[in-house]
Amino acid sequence: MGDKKAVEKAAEKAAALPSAPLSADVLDRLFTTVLARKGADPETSYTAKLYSRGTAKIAQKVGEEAVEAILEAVRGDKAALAAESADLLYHLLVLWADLGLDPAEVWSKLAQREGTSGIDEKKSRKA
Ligand SMILES: N=c1c2ncn([C@@H]3O[C@H](COP(=O)(O)OP(=O)(O)OP(=O)(O)O)[C@@H](O)[C@H]3O)c2ncn1[C@@H]1O[C@H](COP(=O)(O)O)[C@@H](O)[C@H]1O
Repeated sequence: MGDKKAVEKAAEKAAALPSAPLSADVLDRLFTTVLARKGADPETSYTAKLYSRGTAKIAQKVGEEAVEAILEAVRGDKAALAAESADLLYHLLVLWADLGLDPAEVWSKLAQREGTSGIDEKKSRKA
């Protein structure tokens, strides 16, 4: 299947999902939720439990979830990869919140890179 067809098929599938999360809106909502968990009770909030364990532990969880996602990708299990990717993104957002990094800074980096090939960007580093 050509790239264009694959992109069109993916867009059709995403549009058919119940809440059609075609944008990063869900990540922004999740970030608002995890920020609001600062100072919450670790007994009732998993996010608050993560904060109470400290930055190094949260970072370790991000690494573990990344490895789990990689393992599912190598196994070729797309459903499991989707679930592990969601775990990974959640833990990454908790890490950003813990460090006071605004997701807008990350979205901005991605926006700045739009239209620049990674190959060209790498060449410009050497120049
Ligand atoms: N998206 C998530 C989310 N994804 C994964 N997880 C939790 O992440 C944990 C991952 O499981 P693990 O076995 O790796 O974690 P663990 O048992 O703590 O492992 P150890 O490090 O202790 O060994 C599970 O408890 C999952 O429920 C999440 N917990 C919360 N959220 C979101 O955060 C919101 C706030 O959650 P609370 O803070 O719990 O209210 C929720 O409404 C969700 O929207």
